[in-house]
Amino acid sequence: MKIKNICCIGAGYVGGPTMAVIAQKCPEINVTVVDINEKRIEAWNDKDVENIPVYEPGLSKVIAETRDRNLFFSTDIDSAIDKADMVFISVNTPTKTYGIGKGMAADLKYIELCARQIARVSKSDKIVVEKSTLPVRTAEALKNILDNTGNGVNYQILSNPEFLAEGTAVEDLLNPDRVLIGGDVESPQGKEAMQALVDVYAHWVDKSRILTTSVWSSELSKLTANAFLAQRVSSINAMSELCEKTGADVNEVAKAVGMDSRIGPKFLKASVGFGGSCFQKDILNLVYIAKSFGLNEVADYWEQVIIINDHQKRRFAANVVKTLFNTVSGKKIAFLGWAFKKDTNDTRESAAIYVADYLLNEQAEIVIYDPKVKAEQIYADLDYLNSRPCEENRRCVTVANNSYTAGKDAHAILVLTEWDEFKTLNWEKIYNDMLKPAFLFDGRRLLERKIKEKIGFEFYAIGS
Ligand SMILES: NC(=O)C1=CN([C@@H]2O[C@H](COP(=O)(O)OP(=O)(O)OC[C@H]3O[C@@H](n4cnc5c(N)ncnc54)[C@H](O)[C@@H]3O)[C@@H](O)[C@H]2O)C=CC1
Ligand SMILES: O=C(O)[C@H]1O[C@H](OP(=O)(O)OP(=O)(O)OC[C@H]2O[C@@H](n3ccc(=O)[nH]c3=O)[C@H](O)[C@@H]2O)[C@H](O)[C@@H](O)[C@@H]1O
Repeated sequence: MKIKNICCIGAGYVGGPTMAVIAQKCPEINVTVVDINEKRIEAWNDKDVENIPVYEPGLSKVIAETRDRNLFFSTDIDSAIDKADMVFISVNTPTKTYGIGKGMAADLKYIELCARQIARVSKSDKIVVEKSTLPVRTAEALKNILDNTGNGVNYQILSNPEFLAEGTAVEDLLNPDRVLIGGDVESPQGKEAMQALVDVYAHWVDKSRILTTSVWSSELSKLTANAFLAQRVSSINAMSELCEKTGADVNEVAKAVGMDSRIGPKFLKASVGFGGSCFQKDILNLVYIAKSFGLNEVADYWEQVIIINDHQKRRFAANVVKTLFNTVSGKKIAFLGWAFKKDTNDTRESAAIYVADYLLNEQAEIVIYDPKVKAEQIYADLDYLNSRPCEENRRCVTVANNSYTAGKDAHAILVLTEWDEFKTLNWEKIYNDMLKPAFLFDGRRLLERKIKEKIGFEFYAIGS
């Protein structure tokens, strides 16, 4: 079976880049990405490709090549579903904020809405692909809705979780470590659907890297991968605190440990805490699933990853207060970076948000500069926490358009995102323009201690 038309519901950080790469590599397939968010679709269709809503290195080039050739962005969801032989669901699956499982379980209401819409609209057989990260056994619920509310057409449900990381999305999509496809391995129709998706990826991914499994293994592998990755960050961050107490250096420890081929060097960078829309959400979801099966020890084990991460953000902020003579009240504190990692404009669950909230509670005045994050996003992130009236966030937080303005007259500078440009700033100039003693807190192990101390900074870095 050859796929001719793909529809992807959800034009976000996953739907946009993933479909752009499929369109680039499969010129004979028409790919339509749809969303209920009109502004987002408008931005994807912006004449100037630099204005697309997701910032990712290399993405605007792929969009320029494919858009209006075989890649389309639209709000006409019904007609895109109707035309498609394969429908990807790539909508958000945030942590529930209400009812049973509040604060832990994944909120599947957007997924269910998609399933109901597909069922209502479809007049021909479809392969429905779970691209969103979902609790294990969600496919069962999807199938139930599709089969019982549909127009009698046949559906095959596949799980095809996405492993791209933001900031390297295009590179990850072009050269994935693996592509995972879960499906009904027992039936000929299931196998045919899986093969159809394998054939899409085989346009550019070596077949040895395309794994096929049962749906349940595929769904659970995604949660497991994110849990393992986040666990590594929490493991090294736990060690960073011990390093600070003992005189060991976490970078040296990470290097020594990572050279063991069984452990490996990647994902061992100590930081102010992991952020991003997924690690926390997916682990909470895993914890919830474990608890719902009565596996309390399993749940507690994974929950500890989140506990350490929250601790890391809090202790970084607390150390700033302690170092600044136990008060930051009325003091100007400059933040370099707001995104949850470099090379993305995404701020969801960024550690910077929580550090800011902590310092605002201590009455600090914060000035923020991030190369890719807009002021409205920063205020929205702070308002979302509901810690204080929105006007107060606007009064106590200002947004600068470069690092030098941010640092001027500051008591302290906090490096919160590892943007490359922060490495090559004129740090002498920044030092001269700050109040003295000039404190510099490196939450990303981005800067050289010796050089900064020579300039005159009082320098603090995670894990040393
Ligand atoms: N952000 C990332 O790096 C990764 C995310 N994921 C997973 O992919 C999924 C999507 O994540 P993101 O793209 O980051 O989310 P996002 O929030 O950027 O995008 C989701 C989009 O879906 C749209 N949407 C929601 N309900 C809809 C509906 N009924 N009809 C049409 N559009 C609808 C929203 O308006 C939004 O634009 C999540 O499950 C996430 O866990 C997986 C791997 C990487
Ligand atoms: O499901 C998802 O959403 C994705 O989650 C992560 O990708 P992402 O969150 O985009 O970015 P990462 O590079 O994993 O970084 C996550 C956070 O951990 C932090 N981190 C990462 C690595 C490290 O060594 N130290 C560290 O503090 C980063 O700064 C960032 O805040 C996974 O890496 C992807 O494989 C997965 O697809």
